[in-house]
Amino acid sequence: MQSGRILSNDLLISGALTAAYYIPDFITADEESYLLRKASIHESPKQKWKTLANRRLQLWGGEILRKNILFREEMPRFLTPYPDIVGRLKGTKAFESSPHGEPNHIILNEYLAGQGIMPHEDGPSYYPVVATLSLGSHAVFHYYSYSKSEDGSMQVGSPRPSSGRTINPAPVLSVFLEPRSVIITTGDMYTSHLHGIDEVTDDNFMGNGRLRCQAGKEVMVSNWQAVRAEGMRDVLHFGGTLARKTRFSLTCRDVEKAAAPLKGQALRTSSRG
Ligand SMILES: O=C(O)CCC(=O)C(=O)O
Ligand SMILES: [Fe+2]
Repeated sequence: MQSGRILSNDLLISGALTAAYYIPDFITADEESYLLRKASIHESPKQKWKTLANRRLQLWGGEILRKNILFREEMPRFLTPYPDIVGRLKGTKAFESSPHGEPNHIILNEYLAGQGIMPHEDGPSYYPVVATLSLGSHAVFHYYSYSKSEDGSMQVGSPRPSSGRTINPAPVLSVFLEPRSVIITTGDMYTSHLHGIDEVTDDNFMGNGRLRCQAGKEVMVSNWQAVRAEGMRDVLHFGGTLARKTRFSLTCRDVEKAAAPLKGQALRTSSRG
């Protein structure tokens, strides 16, 4: 993906190959409330909450079963046609080269204050583009690289264990995720980096976009000058604490290998593949 081929208000926050794009206000406040309502009351036998050690999630679009194949299910109506998250993401052109030209699989993650996700890679089931929409709370998204030497690095567990490689604890990129924003991760940032969210109840900012991390180290938030949400912009500029609230995120990806829907289920989403 090249700069300029996605939404005009995009922000490229890393180099061309190691790309991450931040898009504020991807949805309106009304759409956010609608999605939060739908997400929390949405109940269907196939799409129930799955509880993990440190968060809950729901899968939409189907489940990835053996051999990295997605057994497709219809997307719920609140992802398409209204507010049409799928169509809007397609409009960013981020999925232009992906097998189906749009995300076909969406994970809804729920994080309570103090919950996060350890540094991990998303792995080879997906085309290497992921778009993550934040709802309900801010978070800080860190990207990490693997380190070649043992010096100054730490061993970090991963949802996709990566052969015991060590991870450099200093993030290569840190992005503030406003509610209603989308972060798109692609290129090297997808294929050879990790990403994670610290398990904290508060984020402490020192002014001019500096964040004091868990280990006491300071990192720069790359997009601090682009943040405009009320009550957040000033904290990033002048310092202060932002309490995490319950955050829902929609992690949207294109599973390369997708099988027909299970019997009796129609699909509204189109497929080029
Ligand atoms: O919830 C997020 O913002 C990130 C989720 C994530 O990285 C994942 O589901 O793989
Ligand atoms: Fe991830």
